[in-house]
Amino acid sequence: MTAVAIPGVDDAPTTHQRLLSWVREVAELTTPDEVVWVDGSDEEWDRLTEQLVASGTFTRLAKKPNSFWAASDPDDVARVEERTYICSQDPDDAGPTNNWMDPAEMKATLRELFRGSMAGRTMYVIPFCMGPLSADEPMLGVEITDSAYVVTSMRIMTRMGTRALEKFVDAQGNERDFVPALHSVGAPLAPGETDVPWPCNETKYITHFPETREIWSYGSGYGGNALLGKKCYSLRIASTMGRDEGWLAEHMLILKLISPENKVHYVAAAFPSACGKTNLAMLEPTIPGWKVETLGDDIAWMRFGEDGRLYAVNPEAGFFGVAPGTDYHTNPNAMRTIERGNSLFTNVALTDDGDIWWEGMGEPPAHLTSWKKQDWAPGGEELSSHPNSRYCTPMDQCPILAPEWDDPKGVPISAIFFGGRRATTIPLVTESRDWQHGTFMGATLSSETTAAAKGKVGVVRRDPMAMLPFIGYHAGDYFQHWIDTGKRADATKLPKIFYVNWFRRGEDKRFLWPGFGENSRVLKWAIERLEGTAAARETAIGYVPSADDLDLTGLETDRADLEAALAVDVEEWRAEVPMIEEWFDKIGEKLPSSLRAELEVLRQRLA
Ligand SMILES: Nc1nc2c(ncn2[C@@H]2O[C@H](COP(=O)(O)OP(=O)(O)OP(=O)(O)O)[C@@H](O)[C@H]2O)c(=O)[nH]1
Ligand SMILES: O=C([O-])CC(=O)C(=O)O
Ligand SMILES: [Mn+2]
Repeated sequence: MTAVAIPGVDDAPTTHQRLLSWVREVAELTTPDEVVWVDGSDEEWDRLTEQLVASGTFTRLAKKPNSFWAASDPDDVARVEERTYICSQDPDDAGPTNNWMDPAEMKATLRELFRGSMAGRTMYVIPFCMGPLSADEPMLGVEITDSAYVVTSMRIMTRMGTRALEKFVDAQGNERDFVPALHSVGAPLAPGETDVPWPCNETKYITHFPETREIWSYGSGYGGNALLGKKCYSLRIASTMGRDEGWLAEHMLILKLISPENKVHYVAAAFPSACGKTNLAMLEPTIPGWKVETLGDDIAWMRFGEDGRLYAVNPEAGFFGVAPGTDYHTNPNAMRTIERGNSLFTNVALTDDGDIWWEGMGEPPAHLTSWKKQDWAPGGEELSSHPNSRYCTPMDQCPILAPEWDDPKGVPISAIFFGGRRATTIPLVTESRDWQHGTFMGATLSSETTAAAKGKVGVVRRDPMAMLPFIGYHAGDYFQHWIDTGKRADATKLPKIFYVNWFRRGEDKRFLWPGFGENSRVLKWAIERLEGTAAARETAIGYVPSADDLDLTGLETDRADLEAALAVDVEEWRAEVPMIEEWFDKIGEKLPSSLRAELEVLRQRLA
């Protein structure tokens, strides 16, 4: 018998032995005042949101039903990549792109940080499932957290609570595996101490144990640091599962493209954080007769189906989207989704009449409360909203949600797009010659850094497959896994790979391509390439359309801009080669020789 009596710890609505003993172990380590097993009910949501309003974390919005505004600690606004670790037994399994620490050493460090870290707080136990609950093998996890904000966010972002817990025992009565994901904001309360609206700790650790499939996150309450089903489970841990089991976990949106003849194609696209996934996922085509439906905006899990095609499932149930820049012109479907309420807004501005506002939403009102909780008026120096401010909203409110979004089989992918944010060099769209060349495009993807991670913004870095911060193992092994995936498949059934760049700029720094809904012209061209009906010119870097190969009906863009957006500038590409070489040298011995060979081909074609 243990000496600790923590209310709630034994009120477990499950008999799952591993779960029960882990929950007890964590409660004894972190010493919360009580333990609450999260059921995901409406009553629970009401209770937690009211409590968060009372503690000053949430402000209820008068203008959006059942929706809330939150402002984080000004230092807890984005993922912290330099505090993110892959703790494999062998440092070589984390590779040159991840921070590494020995798992035993990391656990010893973390155990001291977590000791008593939930004092004065409630410990919530959130059973969740990534991907459809009806899957043959539901992908289960449990997040333990001392943050009610995290509980409410996880309710939007995942299938959680009782309906997930029911899956912890299979039809034969066997206990299923789950990923234990432990989170604390790292802000214990002394008896009588009043809480702050956004508790967190200066010390932060976002740590992953790929061999034991565990996650420990400490010190942050924000987004990808704290909602552990998202980047930590569905990308870092899932990518290692995928390596071992022969599937792919990718930072990709999933969309359904419907032609005027009602032909359906599914497309997956990987762009780095804050580079346009959510926008493309919910695109409103500007070309008449074409339609897009959404299946996911951030993560895709892809496996081969019985027919040999690659099928994608979105593990999430909500959108955690970048707020600034989102409005009825750029992303009307995101606006309609949040208009329906039941949403959380973090680090945007609050209007005096109880609505939200952010940069890019048209004319600002005369007075706002900024994300820093200060009076704000138009014309000042500071932004009203943090550039990485986010809306968190349920997927099933999206007016263009594809009906098959919850199908455990997933959808067969026809095309994969890789894309980044590059002011120069990368044309609007390039088609790869084959899977290996497409893998090379993904492996050498580059992008200017954004506000989605702490650090300098606007610096060009390699971001392979938009997964640099999310590959849970050695990047060289990850590239090999991509190559092997292609080799295992019937080449005629593999998705075709394209490389896009919506962000190329003219000499005067403005974007050459109007983007957003106009990106449908690029989607259409790609689909026509699959069907063999669109033209392209073969260049040193792959197949690139001439302006007239795109459907330009109704497009107002200047012809010269369009041609500049599509240009393959050999000089710029020659300058790119040594950067790719440097990147490949960083990957080291594990770089697949086939990718080295692709670089040689590129060099020769540019000569
Ligand atoms: N110029 C231009 N900007 C775009 C385009 N698509 C998206 N953006 C802007 O890029 C920013 C990020 O877009 P999102 O769609 O939220 O990016 P994301 O990839 O989903 O980001 P994460 O949620 O961080 O993974 C927003 O400010 C958008 O307005 C485009 O086609 N052209
Ligand atoms: O993880 C987050 O905080 C938000 C996100 O989607 C990303 O950065 O790609
Ligand atoms: Mn993302």
